[in-house]
Amino acid sequence: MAITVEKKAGLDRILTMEIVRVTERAAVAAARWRGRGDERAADQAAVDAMRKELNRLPIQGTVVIGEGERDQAPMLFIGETVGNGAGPQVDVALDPLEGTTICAKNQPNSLAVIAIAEAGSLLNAPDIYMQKIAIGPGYPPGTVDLDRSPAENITALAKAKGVPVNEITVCILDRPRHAALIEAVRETGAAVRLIGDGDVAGVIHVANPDETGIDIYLGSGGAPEGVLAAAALRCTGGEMQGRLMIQSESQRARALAMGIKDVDRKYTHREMARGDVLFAATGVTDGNLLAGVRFARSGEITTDTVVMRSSTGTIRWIKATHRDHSKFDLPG
Ligand SMILES: O=P(O)(O)OC[C@H]1O[C@](O)(COP(=O)(O)O)[C@@H](O)[C@@H]1O
Ligand SMILES: [Mn+2]
Repeated sequence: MAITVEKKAGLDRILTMEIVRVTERAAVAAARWRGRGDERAADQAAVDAMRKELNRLPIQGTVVIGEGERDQAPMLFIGETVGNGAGPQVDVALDPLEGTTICAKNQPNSLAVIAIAEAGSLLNAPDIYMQKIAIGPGYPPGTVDLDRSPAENITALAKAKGVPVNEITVCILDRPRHAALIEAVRETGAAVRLIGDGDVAGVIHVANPDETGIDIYLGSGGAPEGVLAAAALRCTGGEMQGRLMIQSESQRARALAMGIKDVDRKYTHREMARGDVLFAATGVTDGNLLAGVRFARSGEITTDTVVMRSSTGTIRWIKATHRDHSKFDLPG
């Protein structure tokens, strides 16, 4: 019997539940490699697992943020077509293991991450650095701005929050390039939470300051991670701005070739991830918002996922117990 494939416009709400499987599966595969010091193996396991599940999704997807350009990445490369073809045309941004080093060292906040949006609505960011600033929801528009100094932003944020500056905590990637930034922040009296890696989690944490203790994210990190974080903030609320840090003519050429018209411009999170956006992240290692994958003695596997949609603002926390391991391709 011939099967007619319906081509729908827009995102189907069923995808919100379906993408959970994609990050769950990648997270379980990566979690097997936690603490083993092998970043490559952990990443590869996550990539393989994510790709298999992604190809079952009812979408006609194009990877716009992925494992790299086609010549560097055999799988989930930028431009790869994913999904089973029976569904809407969508952009897919993914990081099967965000924080490979964190996972290899078994430290907090490594995630399996995906974002899906209508075709053409995610910024096709090249793998270069992006300057970022992000705060949570509930502040007046324009409270912070990438073009203001750290002191100006922190003072304005404290005022808007109604607390003294020394009650503000700023999340920053622990890198030598951030030495001056860290100093400037500390001079204001604010506290700094230094993270070793994982700024997708770092940015998302600003959306829940009461739980994570983080009020604002500052500094530079990967541009692909910036787009993923922007997709998440579209769903949680909050404000984010990013600007590509073009450090050579070849990077400029790459950004232009990827279709970014104004490569020097400041982008808001709404411009980096437009329209209706779905976002899911599953914890690989334990983190501030999501628990890592658990392998119980009984054989059960437990995963912790957050999945959200921008058009509805619904945020679901899905703790799943998996009894059937056949889908995870685990040894033994
Ligand atoms: O380590 P760098 O060069 O400062 O890059 C920062 C980027 O690396 C990460 O910490 C981890 O990236 P991976 O997922 O590639 O391991 C990102 O979260 C961040 O955006
Ligand atoms: Mn990453």
